Amino acid sequence: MIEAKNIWKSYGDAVILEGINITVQEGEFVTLVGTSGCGKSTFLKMLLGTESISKGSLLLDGKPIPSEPGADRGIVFQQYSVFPHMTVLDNVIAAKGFLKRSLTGYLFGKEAKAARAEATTMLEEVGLSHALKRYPHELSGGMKQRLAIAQALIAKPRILLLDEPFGALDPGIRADMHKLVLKLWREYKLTVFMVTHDLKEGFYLGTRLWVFDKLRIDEQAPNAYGATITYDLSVGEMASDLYQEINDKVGQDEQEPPTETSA
Ligand SMILES: Nc1ncnc2c1ncn2[C@@H]1O[C@H](COP(=O)(O)OP(=O)(O)OP(=O)(O)O)[C@@H](O)[C@H]1O
Repeated sequence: MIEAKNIWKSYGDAVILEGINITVQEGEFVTLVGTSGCGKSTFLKMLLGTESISKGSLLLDGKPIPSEPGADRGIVFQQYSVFPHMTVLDNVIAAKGFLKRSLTGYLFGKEAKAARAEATTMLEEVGLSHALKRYPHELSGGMKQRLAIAQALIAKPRILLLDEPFGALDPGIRADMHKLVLKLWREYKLTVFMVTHDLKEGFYLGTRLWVFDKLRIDEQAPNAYGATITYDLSVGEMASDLYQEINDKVGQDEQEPPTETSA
């Protein structure tokens, strides 16, 4: 369904990504780990369509990924990306793009009712039905991310891109968010790509884990080479020594291999 063929990405003289070749089937949950600045978010933005590809091709169902975001791809960032002046419910209605159709900024009649009903259902799905009338500044970090997820899913995307969505949340809240994401992934049959700094989170949530790293390094010219996918693992294949090796590479300080899997 998604195919990357020899993808390269440079910013000016700096090579960020090189030689990426992957195929991802519908319904996979791919987690992306790697050192800071190695190009994980850049790769996600290529999938979203907001970042160009310097060389190679990125195909969705055999066709180049459009060079702008579309309803088939939703994204949630680490930084809260909700509209501060709108209620929770209006945030989701706005994300669907309903409001754009009205000159006055408001919807009327059947269309407004349908939009409201759909947004309300989506907010129930993410556990925010008690907060429809609240404003973002009245929400906790976890609630804001629930709202961002509802905004991303209201357009019924096939692909959900998550860029460290839980990085700013406390561990207990993160565990709740993990349950939510796994539930939505199954329920909506999504294909998920999620960047995380937390290797355990990557193993727990993903069906497949990618490690981004540089294979070639020139001390004299640190920008000469980019990162590529050095490990492409099905979750469950993990041996503890390999876990430790990856852990050392991506700069995590956790020592224990994960015991849970999402299977
Ligand atoms: N628009 C841009 N122009 C120039 N350089 C950029 C641009 N966007 C990203 N970069 C550079 O590309 C590299 C990869 O950035 P990216 O955000 O993809 O890394 P990352 O792996 O997601 O990092 P982190 O884990 O810290 O979020 C970095 O060196 C960054 O400074």
